[in-house]
Amino acid sequence: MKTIARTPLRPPKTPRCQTHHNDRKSDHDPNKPRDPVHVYCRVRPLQSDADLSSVRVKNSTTVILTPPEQALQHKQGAHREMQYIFKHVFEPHVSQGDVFNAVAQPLVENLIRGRNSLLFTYGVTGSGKTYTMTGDSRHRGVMPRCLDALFKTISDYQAKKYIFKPDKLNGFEILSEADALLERQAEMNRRFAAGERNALRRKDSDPEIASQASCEAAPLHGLEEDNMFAVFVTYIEIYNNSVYDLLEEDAPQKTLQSKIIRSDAKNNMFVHGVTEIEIKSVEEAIEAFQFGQKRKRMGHTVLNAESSRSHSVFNIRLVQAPTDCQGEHVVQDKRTIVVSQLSLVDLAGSERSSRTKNTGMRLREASSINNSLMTLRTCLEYLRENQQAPLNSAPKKIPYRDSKLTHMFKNYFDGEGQVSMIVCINPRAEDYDENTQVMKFAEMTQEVQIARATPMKPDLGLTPGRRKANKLFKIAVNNLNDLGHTEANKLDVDIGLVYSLGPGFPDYKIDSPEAQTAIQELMQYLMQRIEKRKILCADLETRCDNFRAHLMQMERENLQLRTELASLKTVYKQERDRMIAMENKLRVHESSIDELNNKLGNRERQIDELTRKLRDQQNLINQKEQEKEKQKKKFTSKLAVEVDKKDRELEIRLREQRDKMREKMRVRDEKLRLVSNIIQSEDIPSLVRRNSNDDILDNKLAISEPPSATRGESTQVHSARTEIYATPRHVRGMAAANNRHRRSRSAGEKWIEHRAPNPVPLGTILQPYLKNRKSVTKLTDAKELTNHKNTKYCLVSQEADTDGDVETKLYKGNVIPTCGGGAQVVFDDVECLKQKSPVPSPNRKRPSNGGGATLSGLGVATSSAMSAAAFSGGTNAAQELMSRCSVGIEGHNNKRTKV
Ligand SMILES: Nc1ncnc2c1ncn2[C@@H]1O[C@H](COP(=O)(O)OP(=O)(O)OP(=O)(O)O)[C@@H](O)[C@H]1O
Repeated sequence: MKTIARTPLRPPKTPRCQTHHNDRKSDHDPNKPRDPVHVYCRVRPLQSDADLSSVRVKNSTTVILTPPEQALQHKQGAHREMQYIFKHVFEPHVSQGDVFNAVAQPLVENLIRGRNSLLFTYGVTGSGKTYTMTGDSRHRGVMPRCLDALFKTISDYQAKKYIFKPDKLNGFEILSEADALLERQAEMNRRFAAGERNALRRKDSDPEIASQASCEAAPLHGLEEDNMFAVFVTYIEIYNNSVYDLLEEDAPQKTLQSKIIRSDAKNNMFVHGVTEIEIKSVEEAIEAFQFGQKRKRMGHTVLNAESSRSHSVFNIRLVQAPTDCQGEHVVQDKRTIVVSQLSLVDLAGSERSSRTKNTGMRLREASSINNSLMTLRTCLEYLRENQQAPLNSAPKKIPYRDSKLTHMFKNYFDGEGQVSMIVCINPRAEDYDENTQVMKFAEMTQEVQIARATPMKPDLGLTPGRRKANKLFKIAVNNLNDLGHTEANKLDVDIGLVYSLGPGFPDYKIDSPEAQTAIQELMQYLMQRIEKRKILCADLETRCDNFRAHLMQMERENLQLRTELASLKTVYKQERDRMIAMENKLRVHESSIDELNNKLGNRERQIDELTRKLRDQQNLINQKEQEKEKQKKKFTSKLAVEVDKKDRELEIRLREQRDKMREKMRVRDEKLRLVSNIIQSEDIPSLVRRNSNDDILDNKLAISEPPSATRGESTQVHSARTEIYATPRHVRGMAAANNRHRRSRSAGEKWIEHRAPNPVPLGTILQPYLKNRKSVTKLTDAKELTNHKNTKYCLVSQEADTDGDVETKLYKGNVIPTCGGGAQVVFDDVECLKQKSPVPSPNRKRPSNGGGATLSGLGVATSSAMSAAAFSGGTNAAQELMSRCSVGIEGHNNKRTKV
C-alpha cells in the first residue's frame, strides 16, 4: 500500500461579506436578506469493491479528495489532499428520502409559500445526477417526492380543473365555474376522440414510476388554507443549445421544434409556447414526465450506458388564489393570483472527450454540453466577483445570454428565488481530475449570494379560515341529511355561524375532535334553524296566499284599466292625428312667417346700411365743415398776424422815414443856417479876421480867402486861416483825437499827398508847398496814417465843369493819432486853383463885374470868387465841402480802415 504524503488540509472558508453588489435588480437594496447558493454534495457508492476511491467524507459538511496515482495532478506532482466544505455532504449509503428531506423539502415548502426555487444536479457523467433527481421505481428521486409532498399538502385545497388557465405568456387567468366546466367537457371530448392513442400512451407509461405515487409523504407546512391551488408542469430539454418542449402534443420526437426564451411582463424568463399541463395528482405528473422522458436525448457513452445528452428541466408551477368570503369559489381577480415555480434541472454530465472517446454527433453534443456548463460557471463566477467587488467599481456584465441554460434561469440568479445545487461525485479514482474541477465550481458557487425574494400575497381583507368553516358547515349539513333532515340541503352556507361556535376556530384541523364537537354543535344549531325555517315557511305560505289574492284583485283592476286605456288610446290617436294636421298647418305658416321675417330682416339690414351710409356722409360733411372753419380761423389769424406785422413794419419804416426826413430837415436847416451865415458874412471883414499865427483849432473848418488877382496870371493862393464856426459841435462819427499825441513841429512835417492816379497837369508854376511829401493814389494801408512820421495829409481833387474849367482843390489837414491806436485827419486848410478854359463855352454866362476875377486863357479863379460862385450856385457845393471836411480817417494796426 502506498503512502501518500499528506498535505495540510485547507481551512474552512469564512463567510463572505453580504453587502457586495452585482447587477441584479434585487441587489439595489443592500438591506435585503440574502441567501447563499445552497450547495450539497452527494457521493455515490463505488460500482465495485475493486474500484479505488479518491473521495472520503470527513463529516456531514466536509469531503476530502485525495489524488490517486493515475490522476493527472498526481503525475504533475500535486499530492495534496483537498478538503471541500458544503452545506451538507451525503455519504454513499444515504437514502433518496434523506436527500429529499434535506435538499428538496424546503424548496417544496417555498413553492407552497409562493417562492421560486431552482435545484440542479451537477457532476461528471455517471456520478448519479439523474439517479438523484429522478431515481428509479425503487429508489424514487427528488422529483417524484416533491410531487408527492406537494399533492399531499394541497390535495384538499385544489381548484377544479381549468379554473386557472395559462395565458401563454407565463401568466394565468381565472375562469368562472361555468367556463371551467366547458373546458373540462371539451377536454373529455378530445380524449374520447383520441382514445386509442391515449390508451397506447397509458400502456407505454411505466407502471413502476406510476406506482411511485402511492408512497407516503407527510403534508408540509405553510399552506394558505383559504386559497385554491392548481399545479402545472412543463418538461423542457436543452439540447445543443436549443430548447425543446418534451410535452408537446402530436409531435414526434424528431420533428420537435425548438422554442425561444422570452421575458414576460414581470421580466421573468419563460419558454414561449411551451406545453403547460395542469395535473391533479402525482400519477398525472409522473405520466407527463414519463411522456417527456421518452423524448429526451439519451445516448450510450463509454462512461455511462444511459447518459443524458441534454439538460432536462422539469418545472412544477403552483398557482394559488384566494377564495371568496364564503370560502367556496376563487375570487375572480387575476391580480390575486400567486404563481411559484420549482425548477428541477438534471444537467448533462461534464466530461472530457478524451475519456468518453466520443466522435461525430456525440462529440458535438459533448461540446455543446461543456459550453453551456462553462457559461454557467462563468455567470456564477462573475456574480461572485461583482458581489465581492468594491461598491464603486463597475460590475461585470453577466453573460446569461451566451447559453440557453443560463438565459432560462437568469431570474433565479437575479434574486427571484432560492438556488440549490447537488454536486454528485463518483468517488472512483478515474474521476478524480474531473471531480476536482467540479469541486472548484461548487466551492465558487456557494460563495454567490442570492437576494431572498418575498412573494407578494394579496390581502383582500377576507376572514381567515372561511374555507374550513365552509367545509365544517357542509359536513354538518351532510350529517343532518344523513339523519333524514332533508330540509338541511336548503340551508344557505352561513360561515358566521361556524365562527360563533367557539373561540378556538380555525386553529384546529378538520378531522380533529374539536372539529367533531363543532360539527355536533353546528348540527344542533342547524336543527333549530330548520324548525325556525318551518315556522317561517308556514308564515311565508300564508303571506303568499294573501299576496296572491291581492294580486288577483290587482289583476282585475288592471283589466278594467286596460279597457279604459284602449278607449283612451283611440281618442288619443284621433287627437294626435288632428294635432299632426294642425302641426303641419302651423309648420306651413311658420315657414311663411320665416320667409317674411327673412324679408323683413333683409329690409332692415338695407335700412341699417343706408342709415349708416347717411351717417357717414353727414359725418364727412361735418368733418369738412369743421376743417373749413378751422382753415378760416387759421387764415384769419394769419391775416391778422400779417396785417399786424405789415402795420408794424410800415410803422417802423414810417418812423425811419420820419427820422430820416427829420435828420435831413435838421441837416438842411443846419446847412441853411450855415448858408445864411455865409450869406450874411458878405461883410467879410466882420466875419473874417486875419490870423497871424498858424494855430489850428480842432473841429474848425478853414477857408482860404484869395487875394485879388489879375486875368491870365497864375495866382499863388496864400493860405489865410479863417475860423469858421460852421461845426461848433463835435462831428458825429469822428473819433476823438488824442491831443496828448500831438506831434511837435520841431520834429519836421511829412506830408501824405493823396491824389488821383492820372491828374490833369496844371501847367503852372503855382504849386502847393508840400515839403517832404509822399504821393499815394489810394490809401490801401492804414500804416501810412498811423506812421508817426506822417503828420500832414493833403487830398488833391480835380473837377472839370461843363464849361471846361478845371478846378483843383487841395484839402490839407493834420494827422492826429486817436485813442484806439488809429489816426484821424483834421482838415484845417483848403487851397483851390481854378483854371478857365480859353475857349468860351456857349453855356457860359458872362462874368459879373463884382465878385471874383476872370482869367483870360487858362486863368485861375480865386478862392473867394470860387467860393462866391459856389455859394451863389446853391447849397450843393457847400454840402460837398462839408462832407469832405467832416471826413476823418482813422487807421488801425489791425489794418482796419474806417472812413
Ligand atoms: N447513489 C447511488 N446509489 C446507487 N446507485 C447509483 C447512485 N448514483 C448513481 N447510481 C447508479 O449509477 C448509474 C449512473 O447514474 P446516473 O445515470 O444517474 O448518472 P448521471 O450522472 O446522470 O450520468 P449522465 O450525466 O451521463 O446522465 C445508474 O445506473 C445509477 O443507478
